Amino acid sequence: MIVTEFPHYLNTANELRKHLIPRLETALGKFSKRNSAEVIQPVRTTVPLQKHSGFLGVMPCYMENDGILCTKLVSFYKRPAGSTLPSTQATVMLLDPEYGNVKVMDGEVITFMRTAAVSAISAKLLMRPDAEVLTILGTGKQAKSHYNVFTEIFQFKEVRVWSRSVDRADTFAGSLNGPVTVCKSVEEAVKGADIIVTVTRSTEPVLFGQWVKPGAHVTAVGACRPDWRELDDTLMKQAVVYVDSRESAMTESGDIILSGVEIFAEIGDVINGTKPACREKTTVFKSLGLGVEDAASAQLVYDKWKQC
Ligand SMILES: NC(=O)C1=CN([C@@H]2O[C@H](COP(=O)(O)OP(=O)(O)OC[C@H]3O[C@@H](n4cnc5c(N)ncnc54)[C@H](O)[C@@H]3O)[C@@H](O)[C@H]2O)C=CC1
Ligand SMILES: O=C([O-])C1=[NH+]CCC1
Repeated sequence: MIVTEFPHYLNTANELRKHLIPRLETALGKFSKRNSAEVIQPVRTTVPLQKHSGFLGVMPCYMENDGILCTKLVSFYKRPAGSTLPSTQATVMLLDPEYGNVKVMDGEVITFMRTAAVSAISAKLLMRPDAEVLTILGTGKQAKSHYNVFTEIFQFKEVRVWSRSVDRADTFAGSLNGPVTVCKSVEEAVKGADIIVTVTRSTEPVLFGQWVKPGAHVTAVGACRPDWRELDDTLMKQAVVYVDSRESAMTESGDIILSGVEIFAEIGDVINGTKPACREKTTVFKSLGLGVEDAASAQLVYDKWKQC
């Protein structure tokens, strides 16, 4: 039996709060314990598609104690400015670990929702509790899922967005279910912001430390190649840096590798209580995206389907 296309299992507010976020927290906590009976998840294998300025990523994960076997194929591209082609496309396969057959196939919804939900977990742990202003840099697919998840989980007084094209930012603003302020520059968008989400395809820094309010939390979701950046060295050096996976960060993140900063903790360490959440300081959570996040989300889709 192959279960496909289950957006409604993952993207209602109730499912998000009661199921997706708790399952992701548990999975990230297990991942950070490095117990192979809990999680076996190698760093993504990435094949460059040089001719097409793209990459194919393969993301397997086995959670023996939970009986979850999953892999994702994800292609991602550097698209020229103004391109309407999707930059990220994914297929997630949940398999039966005993027989090897495929049980769930999806990709887009799981990738959009689990990435935003993991960012929300980082915000829950690292953002100041009195945060009022959320800024989103980028107006693509991840920007939309982050807007939806963040405004569902938290209460902000103001949400700001920035895109290189004001027209695209206006179109994005019009597609949302709530109010948003469109900003003309990154500096204007992030000034005084308590939490900043970077979800661009940029390969150069777009967010500079000199503009970031001390004590703000930055969730950096784009720039998943060792020579790609979204954040400048000043910001990286002034922040306490958290990652989803140390191995992934040291292999894939230009923001970490090129700035030479020390990683303070994995987000799973904070979930496990083995490292503190330095909320009072400026913090960066560098998200690369993990197979264990797809595995936990695909299993949730399957469990929900079985209940119907
Ligand atoms: N950490 C994770 O788990 C995941 C990360 N990603 C990454 O998130 C980023 C966004 O993904 P999608 O929303 O699917 O892409 P998208 O193509 O839908 O949106 C990308 C956004 O970045 C903007 N952009 C492109 N080049 C830029 C530049 N040079 N400077 C500033 N903005 C620029 C585009 O105008 C658009 O608003 C990508 O880098 C992708 O690889 C995607 C999935 C999971
Ligand atoms: O985890 C993921 O799906 C991805 N991370 C970077 C591009 C896609």
